[in-house]
Amino acid sequence: MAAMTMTRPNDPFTSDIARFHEVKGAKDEPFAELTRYHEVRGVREMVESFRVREVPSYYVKPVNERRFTPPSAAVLSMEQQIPCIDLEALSGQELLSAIANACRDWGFFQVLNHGLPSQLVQNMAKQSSEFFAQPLEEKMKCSTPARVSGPVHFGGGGNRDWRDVLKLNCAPASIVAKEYWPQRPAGFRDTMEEYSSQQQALAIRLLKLISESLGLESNYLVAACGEPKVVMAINHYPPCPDPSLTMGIKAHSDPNTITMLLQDDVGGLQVFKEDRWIDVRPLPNALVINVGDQLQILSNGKYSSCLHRVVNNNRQARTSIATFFSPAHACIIGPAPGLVDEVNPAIYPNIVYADYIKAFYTQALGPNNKNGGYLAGIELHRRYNCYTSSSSISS
Ligand SMILES: O=C(O)CCC(=O)C(=O)O
Ligand SMILES: [Fe+2]
Repeated sequence: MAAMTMTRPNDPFTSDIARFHEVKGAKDEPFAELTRYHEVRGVREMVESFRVREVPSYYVKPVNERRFTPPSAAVLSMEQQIPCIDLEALSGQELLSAIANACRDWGFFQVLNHGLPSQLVQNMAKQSSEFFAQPLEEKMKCSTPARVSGPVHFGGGGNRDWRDVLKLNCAPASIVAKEYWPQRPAGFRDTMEEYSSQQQALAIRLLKLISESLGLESNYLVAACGEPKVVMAINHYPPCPDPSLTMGIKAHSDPNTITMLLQDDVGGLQVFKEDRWIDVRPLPNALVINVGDQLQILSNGKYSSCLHRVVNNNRQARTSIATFFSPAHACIIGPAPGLVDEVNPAIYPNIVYADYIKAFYTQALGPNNKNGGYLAGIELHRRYNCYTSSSSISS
């Protein structure tokens, strides 16, 4: 009965909600209904509507995907951190060397003095977490009818992770649907617009520096990506009753070229290095930058797209804003000719980016993935030298 009082009249998911309530606490929740519920409404709504006090089995990860599973359970000592590069303090060869070392040894680094106005960054962080605290109806206004594959989508994140997400296409203009961008909290849409254009400028600046750090012509990597696709994902990780059972984002590498992330001060992002998970400690005013699979391929393996994940906590919601900079889907990506010679043969074949993405999502993140998502796309890329067709997909 309590379930019915908590549902809304004319709610298309009334039966899902009632059913979930009925079976809440039971060992096996109905998979299809919770999938639909999760995709459309997300984790926060479930926790709040049903006053969830224990993790529904739907969100319980297999033991080998959990946070404390040996052999890679330990988080390295507090001194061990991804590099932090101050873009104002360093210049010239010193800056290029710092970038080269970070991309080669870690695939992850933080940047300080990145040039984004601090007021803009603060507004973006504040309004993003305010967005997720709004009533469900307000958040659901941001989904297009195409839902997950549409240009703007709010809902639960993939893989039954303990995460909600607002995903927005930001470029090129032909795939942007500003009319679905959030109107509340007040000013958020304008903030997002400005933030996304500043992020795109920063991506280009970083890719130029990264090209130079590889000894390539400054514009090489930008040109190699054609008319880039830029997607922003605002992730929200509600507190979880038992974070040892769940994952905020399961271990993965990013399939795109470069990712820029603004995280709040809660923490939870971890990178995998030498068989250990290492916390990426939040630094005030910093952005976290990571090498994606396409940069690993373009650099002919000189730079690494690093496995990373987000762990949940039981204290506090965490919000992060990821900007993914990708090649155009029709782009053919392969090792830069300037990095290939007799001593250093190409270790990856050329591939149409759309085909890479298709393989990544079906193989790496699909329900039957066998390798935990770890550079699965790159492995496929290595194995098959025969991608010829370009398919049209939205991610
Ligand atoms: O929330 C984070 O810290 C990381 C998110 C992430 O890895 C992703 O969106 O691909
Ligand atoms: Fe990621």
